[in-house]
Amino acid sequence: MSPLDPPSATDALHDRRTAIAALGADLRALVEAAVRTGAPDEVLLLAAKEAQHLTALLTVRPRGRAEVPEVDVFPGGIRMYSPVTGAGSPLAPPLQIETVDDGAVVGTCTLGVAHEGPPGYGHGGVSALLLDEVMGWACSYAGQPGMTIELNLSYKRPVVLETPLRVTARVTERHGRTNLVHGTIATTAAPRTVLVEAEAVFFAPAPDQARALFPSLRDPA
Ligand SMILES: CCCCCCCCCCCCCCCC(=O)SCCNC(=O)CCNC(=O)[C@H](O)C(C)(C)COP(=O)(O)OP(=O)(O)OC[C@H]1O[C@@H](n2cnc3c(N)ncnc32)[C@H](O)[C@@H]1OP(=O)(O)O
Repeated sequence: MSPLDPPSATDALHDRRTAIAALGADLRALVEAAVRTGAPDEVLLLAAKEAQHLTALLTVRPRGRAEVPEVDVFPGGIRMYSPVTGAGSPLAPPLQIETVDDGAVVGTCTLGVAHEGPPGYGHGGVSALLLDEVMGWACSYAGQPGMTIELNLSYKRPVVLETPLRVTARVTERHGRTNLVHGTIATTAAPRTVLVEAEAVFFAPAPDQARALFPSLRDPA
């Protein structure tokens, strides 16, 4: 089993993740509709009231700021509310970590108008988000889950919206707890044409540092 495969889940955990993903999918559809709509003002105001109702419905036992959700595997595993990969996040495209290809981690996703920078193209910050995440997975795959301490991007061509994208990353060098990582964004149709290229430095905190940073982490070793 690859370290990227989720461990087998109990039925209750599976059901919870399925429900979270169902809500996430509909919220993403709502966000996309909201940023594209040409509906009249009165419809927008009606939708705002409905949104307030939904917010009230969901504001039940909210988790604490640093609490790891019970549906997650942290570090190095499934994150249901990640703004990049989270099936439950309305912010996430969501990006799917699909294969580990010749030492590289590969993620796929399609950006919508909600992720727009220049009209018709992805926001540069969203490209950074995708790369940072997949580069983090590459570190986990290489056995050292870590945090980004430096991220440099080269935007070569605009990233077209509503087009399947392929984000790749691989660890190129390791020095103790520091990993140098290379990443790219291309379309799945033209994987050799690099749209955005990234070089990053990730640092895997020592157990005492990890305990201080993530108090809900049980066994950082
Ligand atoms: C087991 C639990 C693990 C948990 C870990 C999992 C996290 C799983 C995140 C999941 C989600 C992913 C999402 C994407 C990844 C983010 O988005 S992470 C969020 C963004 N990043 C951050 O917030 C990090 C902020 N930075 C920090 O808090 C601190 O820099 C850190 C990471 C705790 C390190 O602190 P520090 O140990 O005081 O740092 P420092 O000694 O200055 O540097 C550490 C080492 O890096 C080297 N270094 C520093 N800068 C550079 C550089 N530019 N170039 C090369 N080397 C450098 C230093 O020389 C040093 O090397 P050594 O002396 O150890 O050999």
